[in-house]
Amino acid sequence: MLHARTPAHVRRAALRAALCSGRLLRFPGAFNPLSAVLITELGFDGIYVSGAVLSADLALPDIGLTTLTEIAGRAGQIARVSDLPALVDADTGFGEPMNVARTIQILEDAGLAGCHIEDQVNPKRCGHLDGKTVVPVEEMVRRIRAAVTARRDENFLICARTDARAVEGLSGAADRARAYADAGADMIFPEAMADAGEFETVRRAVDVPILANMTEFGKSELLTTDTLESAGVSVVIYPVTLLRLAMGAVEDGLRRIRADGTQAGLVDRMQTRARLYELLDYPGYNAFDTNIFNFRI
Ligand SMILES: C[C@](O)(C(=O)O)[C@H](CC(=O)O)C(=O)O
Ligand SMILES: [Mg+2]
Repeated sequence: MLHARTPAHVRRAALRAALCSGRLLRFPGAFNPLSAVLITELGFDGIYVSGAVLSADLALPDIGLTTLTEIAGRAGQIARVSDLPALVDADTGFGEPMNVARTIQILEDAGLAGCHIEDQVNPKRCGHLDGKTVVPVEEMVRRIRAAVTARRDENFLICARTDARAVEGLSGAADRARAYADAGADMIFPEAMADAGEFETVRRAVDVPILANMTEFGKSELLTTDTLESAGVSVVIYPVTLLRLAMGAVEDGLRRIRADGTQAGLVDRMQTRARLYELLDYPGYNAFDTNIFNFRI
């Protein structure tokens, strides 16, 4: 009922422990709090909050237009409905290293378990597009140091993302991964790796966990959890998958309503009212006030 009960510091500690297990942790991207409830119920390990999804949700391109306040607000709404740890995309950290420091504290306050900060310049772009530019290693190291120094919970996970694969090649990305881990990053997100072998190369370059981004229509082969686990990856995100599925269904549905003049033919593809109410925990609210759920569905 209402919100999840596990405090953020407990979820962060649990994530740290799970990262030591050697098991691959699966973090689907929630596009709203309700989808985070479903991710939790279906037994995943954590919730990813994608910058691409949050900007698309506002009908904006993913080029760094969203603000820290918007990201922290929505990520906080998503994080609070689940007992799982939530990891948020903090893009380039929303400014200079000083801003990165503030970003970390605001995201801690919003109940997140961690975030990733990337080494792109601003305006940034999706990591699977061409034409990216990265900042010098020293500048990204300053971002990471600012983040590490600013956090008040040592278990708040600071993940450094490098977009250098497309700019400096695989060995450049591996060198940056090493520098970022040395600067204090708890995890490395090597963006736009082509295949499992590339993840393994970065994995060997550092002694912190690696995150794999299995986004569709990008530069990475869509690898199975078995393959990723064998490559030594610790966390996999499916950042935009649920939004793409939902929006695909929404568009089909709108076309059918327009063509058929009714949604009747679509009803068996819909989540039922009963299932929705189950996810929203109507029975739990009814235990509080028996007038709430005194109807049949
Ligand atoms: C992971 C990512 O940063 C995101 O915002 O979800 C995106 C995903 C995407 O655009 O497919 C990315 O830059 O890879
Ligand atoms: Mg992003």
